[in-house]
Formats: sequence, C-alpha cells, structure tokens
Amino acid sequence: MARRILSRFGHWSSYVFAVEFDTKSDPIYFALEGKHSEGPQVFRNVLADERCYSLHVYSDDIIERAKFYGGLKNKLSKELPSECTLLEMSTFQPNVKDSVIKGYFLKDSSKSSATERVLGELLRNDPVYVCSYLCGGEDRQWSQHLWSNTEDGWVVGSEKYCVVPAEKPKHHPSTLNIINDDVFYSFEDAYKVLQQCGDIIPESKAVLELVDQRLESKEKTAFPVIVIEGLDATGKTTLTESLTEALGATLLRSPPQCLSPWRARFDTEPPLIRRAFYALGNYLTAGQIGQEARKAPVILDRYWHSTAAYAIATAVGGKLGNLPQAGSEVYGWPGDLLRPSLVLLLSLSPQERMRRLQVRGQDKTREEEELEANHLFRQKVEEAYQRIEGPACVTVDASPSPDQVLQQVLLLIREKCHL
Ligand SMILES: Nc1ncnc2c1ncn2[C@@H]1O[C@H](COP(=O)(O)OP(=O)(O)OP(=O)(O)O)[C@@H](O)[C@H]1O
Ligand SMILES: Cc1cn([C@H]2C[C@H](O)[C@@H](COP(=O)(O)O)O2)c(=O)[nH]c1=O
Repeated sequence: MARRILSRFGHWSSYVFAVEFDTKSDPIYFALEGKHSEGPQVFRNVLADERCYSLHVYSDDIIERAKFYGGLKNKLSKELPSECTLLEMSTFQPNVKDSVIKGYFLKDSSKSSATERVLGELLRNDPVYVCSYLCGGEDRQWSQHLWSNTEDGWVVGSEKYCVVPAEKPKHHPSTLNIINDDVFYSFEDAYKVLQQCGDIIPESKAVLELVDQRLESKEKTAFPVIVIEGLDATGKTTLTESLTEALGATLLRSPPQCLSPWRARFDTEPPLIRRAFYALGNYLTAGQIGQEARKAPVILDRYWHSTAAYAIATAVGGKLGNLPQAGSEVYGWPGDLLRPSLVLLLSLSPQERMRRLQVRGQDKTREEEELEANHLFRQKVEEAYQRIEGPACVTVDASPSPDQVLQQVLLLIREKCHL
C-alpha cells in the first residue's frame, strides 16, 4: 500500500501531520526528517509516557475510503483497551488540494498488548497505514515508525523518521478536501458518487432512477424564486407557509418529497455519500422550480445554501477560524444549478432558537459537552451560510412574532423582486 501513496503524491516523509489535541486550539503540526532539528520538541507539553500510534486511512477507491473511515472510530472504540484516547489526525501536503489522508492518533496508557494486536489486524485487512511513536534519549525526541505487512503478519518497519515541528499551514488541513468530498459543484460530480455506491447501497439505484427522470432547468424563471434558509427551528416552515399564502406562490423544498423514502438511509452514510445525495436533491428541486415558476412565484424551504453550509461546517474541524476565508471557491454556486432570485437567512439568538426547539419538544436532554460542540457547529453553519455567494443571502431577524417576520419579509421581497 505504501507504494500506492508514493506514486500519487510523493514520499511519505513529504507529508505534514496534524494532531487535534484540543479542538479549541490549533492542532500540533509535525513533519518527518532524517535527523532531529535543534529547537522545540514536538509533543513536549501534550504527551508523557504513553505509547502512541497513528492510523491513516488510504485507498484509491473513494467509496471504500469514505466507508472505512466512517466506521473506524466506532470500531476502534469497541476494540481498543479503554485506556486508549483517540484524537483526530490528518496527514497532508500543505496547499495541495485533495491531499488529505484522514486518520487517528492514539495515546495508549494501558499495559496490554491488545492495542498492537488490533492495529496489526487492521494493517493486514484494511486500507490503513499504521505508525508507532517512540520517545528516546535525554532530550526526549520522538520518532515515527511506519509498520509493514509481511507474510507472517506485521512488523514495525525499517522506515524510521524523526518527528520535527512543522509550521502551521495557511489553511486548516480539513479545508483541502472539501471540493468533491463534501460539496459538489456540478450535477455530474454528485451523480458519479451515487453511481459508484450502487453495489453496496442498493438504494442509490432508486435515487439515480428518479434523478435520471428529472426535468433540467437552468434558465431564468418567469416568476421569482425565493429561498428561505436558516438553522433548525428558526421558523422556516412557519414563514414559508404564510408567505406562500400571502403571495399565491408554490411551496417547494429541498430535498424534494420524492426523496423522503431514502433520506434516513443516506443520513447514516459518511459525508461523501450523504452530501452527494443532498446535492442531487437540489437538482431534482431545480427541475420542479423550472416547471412551477412559469406559473407563479416559488417559495423554497432550503436549497443549495443549506447543502453547502452544513457540509462545510461538518467537514471543517475545530475552531470557527478554521473555516475557509470569505471569497474562497468553496462558497461559490454550482455553474449548472438554477439560481434563485432571492435567498433570505432567518437568524435567531442561540437562546431563542433553543427555546423554540424546546417548545417543539426536541433536544431537551443534551449533555453539556455535546451542547458546546453543537454550539460551535451551529456557529460554523451560520458563518458558512453568510459566506456563500452567487446569490449571497440577506439576513432577516427572525425573533419577532410570526406575523412581524412575515411583514418584514414581504417588504424585502417587494423591494428586491418587484412583486
Ligand atoms: N416568529 C416566531 N416566533 C415564535 N415562535 C415561532 C416563530 N416562528 C416559528 N415559531 C415556532 O418555533 C418552532 C420552530 O418553527 P419552525 O418549525 O417553523 O422552524 P423550522 O426552521 O422550519 O425548523 P426545522 O428546520 O427544524 O424544520 C415551532 O414551534 C414554531 O411554532
Ligand atoms: C436540505 C439539507 C438539509 N440538511 C440537514 C440539515 C439539518 O440538520 C436537517 C434539516 O432538514 P429539515 O428537512 O429542514 O428538517 O437536514 C443537510 O445536511 N443538507 C441539506 O442539503
């Protein structure tokens, strides 16, 4: 397997490694060299005497890679001794798109041999690289040892590298693989993913059959198309229903109703597959818009902004600042997807949104840690919404009463769409 990666991007030692010791701060970045450099040691403040390993998921088959990585955390949590801590890790070439190899860094304070047995099994049977780390000498310098497969099992390979500090890259590594792993910018790219899943996810075929029958629509529409976006419970359903009535419009949504039987199934899949499903949903909806907007205005409950914003926020690890900068190509609109006339983003304070969620009877029992993680995720979704362009969204304060929100939005629509 090592040979495969060498042919694609160069030698293993040309990669930079990022370990997420703490999601609130930057990862620890390190590189590999033949000898240790003078200066600060990597891991000085974060590792003591634990045994350490890393796992890197790699396969030329993007579906195999996504599926295996998608299930790996669960598998490791079940099989490894409870004294093992799993940290997210990426291996990448700075500024090289699509170069990220996802994986985990493992701190093991158990005394058992179970960890090496589990990792050896993975190396033998699955699309992974395994490395172990040793700390030696008076100056406590770390080295990385890439494991190899042999006929008798696995061995700690002869390839030993010195672990040296690496510079923080300009962009967080998780941003390098967004295009076509998390967000699809053409119908064809999303379609290909579901085509490749046909054998392992039979439902993909049913979805593709529907998609094959879609009506193509990229043209400018006779009547305006107005999208209402926002986080869960910001009032989209309430507003889209009243708007539809007030304007004598047609109400559509993305993903469209016809995909409902498969949505839950695709929600359990890793991001590559799940996001391709949602992307195709937009193209199906675009076909419906093309038909309906000949006769009346169209109100849309979610569209491309949701697809891209949720995907980007999920893909980008750690802090809000790790999101790609405003103006980045990841916030662009797909060239082959019908553009709406206006996109309105409903915005609420986290407290009011939580209150509405609770009134609705959901999300009552989150643990504090999960809430915090979620809060960061929500912030990333909102920020990503606001950075998407072509068209960009107009933010609407959704905190007044339903009728006041409706009146405010009607004014905006009259002003921007001359309705
Ligand atoms: N302007 C408002 N003021 C107070 N409560 C509201 C307002 N708009 C909606 N609500 C209430 O907030 C809850 C969430 O509203 P709604 O279902 O319309 O949100 P949503 O954005 O469509 O949610 P989701 O995306 O999760 O489907 C509902 O109980 C609804 O009655
Ligand atoms: C359209 C769309 C939705 N999602 C996710 C985001 C939310 O968690 C739910 C909300 O869906 P609802 O139908 O409004 O309740 O689905 C997504 O990830 N990508 C999308 O394109």
